[in-house]
Amino acid sequence: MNRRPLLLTQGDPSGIGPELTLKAWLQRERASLPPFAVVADPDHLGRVATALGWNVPIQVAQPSQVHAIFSRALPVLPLSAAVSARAGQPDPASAPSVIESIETAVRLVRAGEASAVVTNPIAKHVLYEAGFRHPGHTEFLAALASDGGSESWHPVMMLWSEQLAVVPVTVHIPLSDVPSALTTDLIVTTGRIVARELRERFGIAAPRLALAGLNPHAGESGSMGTEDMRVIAPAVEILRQDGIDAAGPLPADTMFHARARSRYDAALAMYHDQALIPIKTIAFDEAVNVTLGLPFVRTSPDHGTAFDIAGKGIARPDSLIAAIRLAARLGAP
Ligand SMILES: NC(=O)C1=CN([C@@H]2O[C@H](COP(=O)(O)OP(=O)(O)OC[C@H]3O[C@@H](n4cnc5c(N)ncnc54)[C@H](O)[C@@H]3O)[C@@H](O)[C@H]2O)C=CC1
Ligand SMILES: NCC(=O)COP(=O)(O)O
Repeated sequence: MNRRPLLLTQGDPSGIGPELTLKAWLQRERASLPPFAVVADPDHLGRVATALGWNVPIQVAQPSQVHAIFSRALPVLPLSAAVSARAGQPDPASAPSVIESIETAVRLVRAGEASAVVTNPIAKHVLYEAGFRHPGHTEFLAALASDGGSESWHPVMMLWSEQLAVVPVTVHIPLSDVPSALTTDLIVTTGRIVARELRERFGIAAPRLALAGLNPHAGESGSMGTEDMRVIAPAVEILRQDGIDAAGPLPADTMFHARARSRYDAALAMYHDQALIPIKTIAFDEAVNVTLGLPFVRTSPDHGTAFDIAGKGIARPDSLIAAIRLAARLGAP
């Protein structure tokens, strides 16, 4: 078992992250969860627990104390300022606490004091209103990994479940920008990172990648769009020359049914919804968002902040629990 604890981030304090963290701790024995702490405001978490009528003892801790505390209290690494957020009412004033929590968790993992980061959901538009310049966690984590140095990291988003793993090659950009953002280089770089990490972190000796086409019927020989032939097919060829088992471009509409899924270990989709619709349809409660290409492990639930149900105590902790489990499996011992 990892001796270093996992660190959960606070996420948006007006979303479901705080109550999911409390629920995950309450289910720690039933779900056989490894010790974790959350980087948050202990008083805010205490108020969330009280409002829901949940008995969760909360204890301020250092990473080295988490193992000793975890069985009897939820260990919390405190933020520098109080959090006054209200459930279901997103507020850009929470942004500094959201960012500090992520930065602290990454710093401690990089310093070897924790084994991996599990992020609770953030609402991107709320952070943007407060001046946050990164599209999401994925890119922010890569910037933190570089830490202003010369080494740069190419982060890759993968949504993983036992039934299906998907990778959106382009992520949080408007659909109209996808064709111009999609390059052979980007697809090859993404495919190489996915193949390497499936081998090294997930233990798949010879990963099989399936690359989706962009257009209907993967372009129907160029009559329904040319990106499939011009941009994606050359990427598949380069990946194959690298010795990677890559297939495609495949018509995206027929690559996610059960028989098709048995032919590959990860599907590379060309845009966000092409990847996330199938996995959230098949495995919404179990899927985990894992960032590949970083010098540390980061996982996250597949869902967002769910402001519509925050504070009601009805949000399901399954995906966060799956994210904690996967982080423990992949993280540094
Ligand atoms: N990793 C992250 O930080 C992510 C953040 N987001 C952010 O979340 C915000 C809201 O996004 P939406 O598209 O509305 O997606 P969402 O996942 O927050 O909610 C979609 C629907 O699923 C339900 N839902 C979500 N999680 C649930 C859970 N654990 N148990 C029960 N029901 C659940 C919600 O109540 C809602 O009806 C956005 O601002 C987005 O940026 C979205 C995805 C991932
Ligand atoms: N739709 C997935 C998502 O929004 C997660 O983004 P990130 O915050 O993990 O980069």
